[in-house]
Amino acid sequence: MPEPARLSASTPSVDPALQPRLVLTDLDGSLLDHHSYDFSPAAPWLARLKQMGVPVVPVTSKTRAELIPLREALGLTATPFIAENGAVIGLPPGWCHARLDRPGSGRDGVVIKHPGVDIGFIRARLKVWRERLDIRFTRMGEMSVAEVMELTGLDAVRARDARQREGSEPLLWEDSAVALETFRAALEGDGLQLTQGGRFWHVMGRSADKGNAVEWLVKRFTALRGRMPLSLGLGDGPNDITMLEAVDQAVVIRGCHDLAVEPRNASLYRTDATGPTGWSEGVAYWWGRDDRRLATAEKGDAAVL
Ligand SMILES: O=C(O)[C@@H](COP(=O)(O)O)O[C@H]1O[C@H](CO)[C@@H](O)[C@H](O)[C@H]1O
Repeated sequence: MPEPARLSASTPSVDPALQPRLVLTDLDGSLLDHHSYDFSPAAPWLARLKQMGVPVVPVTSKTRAELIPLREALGLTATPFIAENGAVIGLPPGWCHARLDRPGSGRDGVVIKHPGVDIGFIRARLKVWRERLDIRFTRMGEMSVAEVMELTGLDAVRARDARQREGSEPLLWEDSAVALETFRAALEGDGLQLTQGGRFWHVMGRSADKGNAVEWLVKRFTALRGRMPLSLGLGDGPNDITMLEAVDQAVVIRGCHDLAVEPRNASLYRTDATGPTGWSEGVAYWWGRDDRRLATAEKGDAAVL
């Protein structure tokens, strides 16, 4: 899959009432509670967006295997998903392009794209750099299911699904901040990058971050519908920054961690609440803002008439 060119974060100003919408959302710590993975505080907004025909796209470092039951539970089986921080993109039939995609042979006819590099290469390079640089970390693939459960609070089935990586490897960093920068530079030489989630560091291909995947999906939307969507992105972690810089309207959800999340996006709202309550706060902020703007414009029109 060719690497998409960076789009500008700001679209030309089009009346939001006329422009189709697209919501792109992180999962852990955003749509899902960081600790319990509950999403019920966001359910009313999810239902409302579905009713309005606004696609809600999960953009997560979770795996494709983890997303199968989650998309069902969230009612998002008809929308695409971005998994493993952008290394895996899933397109349901309604998002496939007659000329560009072979019909999906997987579950529900979903077509899978792999914009990054293979997990085998990532694991081989991690082994090389650990020995050569004498650095300490533990890869998720080296952890037992019980250890993943202990670290994440996931149950056994979900912890097993989290270990089924295709294009990114989470790891626990157990060395100094200086060693981390040496490691980062070594990975860059291999065409790999490091990003940080709420719990783990993640290694994946240079072109496979959340921002690149979101830009690719926005282009796909535009190619299918003939109109560029107004995109709203929501996230709580450093691995969400590229996504929050690629969308028109961004929401930084207050994290359950001390990690800095400073995306360069002029249209940015920071929530007071954490997790799915913060998620609803962020969606309501942007929807309310556009509704108020439209109401004012309508009043203005009426005055002119
Ligand atoms: O690094 C982390 O904290 C999270 C981040 O996930 P998001 O990108 O916030 O959905 O992802 C890892 O841990 C999850 C459990 O908390 C696992 O479900 C994911 O597979 C793993 O990548």
